[in-house]
Amino acid sequence: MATLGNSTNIFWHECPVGKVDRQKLLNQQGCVVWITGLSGSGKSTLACSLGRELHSRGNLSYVLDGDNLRHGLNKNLGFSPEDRTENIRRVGEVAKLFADAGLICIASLISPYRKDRNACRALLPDANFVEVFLNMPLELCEGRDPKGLYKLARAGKIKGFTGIDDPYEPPLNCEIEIKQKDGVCPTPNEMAGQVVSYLEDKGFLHAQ
Ligand SMILES: Nc1ncnc2c1ncn2[C@@H]1O[C@H](COP(=O)(O)OS(=O)(=O)O)[C@@H](OP(=O)(O)O)[C@H]1O
Ligand SMILES: Nc1ncnc2c1ncn2[C@@H]1O[C@H](COP(=O)(O)OP(=O)(O)O)[C@@H](O)[C@H]1O
Repeated sequence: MATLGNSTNIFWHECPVGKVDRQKLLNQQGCVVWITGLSGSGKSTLACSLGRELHSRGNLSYVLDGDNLRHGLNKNLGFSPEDRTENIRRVGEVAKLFADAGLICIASLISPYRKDRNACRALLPDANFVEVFLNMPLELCEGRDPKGLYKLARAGKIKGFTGIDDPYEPPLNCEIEIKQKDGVCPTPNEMAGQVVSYLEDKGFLHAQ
């Protein structure tokens, strides 16, 4: 019996089929690939490209994209610091469940605050949380501006926009950093390739 958060008299129920069994079935190891970066840095593009590449290799993954989750699970949250923290907390918990299911869970959210990303990391064994920093300069992201949001933020029509009048705290110790080389951004396939190589090296793409 336990008291957790606001719940009392709750019990953990163990099922006979566990993570190890599911991983054997899937021939892979569950983990979370957490993609963080500014709006327009390419998070969704990388998430989709990575998902496609893993699928073609026979690995099961699922994308949790910040924008998409705000249409459902997180539709009651805005962009205040408290709401962003709750947004990341919920997605971290869902990602943990997907990893426990044996999937390669790809979470792509701005997740601008270091402490929130670190709290998600702390939910899993450290090696199972792969933080990918899409380190693209603000000028590049703002130049892309596919949704016109930077323009609105610069005009003062959106308040608290990340990188403009709300902070983005870059990771200090991420597993993977993706950045421009000689002023050129890697292609979506190259970005996905960098992550796949890491996952392959660490053994996630095969059963233990
Ligand atoms: N104020 C403000 N700041 C940043 N982003 C904003 C804001 N308002 C709306 N949007 C749009 O919301 C998308 C980011 O959602 P996230 O859930 O990833 O954000 S966060 O992690 O909670 O900070 C983000 O999507 P991406 O451009 O794909 O990153 C924006 O389209
Ligand atoms: N590696 C890349 N090379 C060129 N353009 C890219 C690349 N990644 C993303 N883009 C483009 O940049 C824009 C923003 O990408 P998106 O994935 O939506 O970013 P985010 O999810 O971080 O907001 C889109 O128009 C996308 O096509």
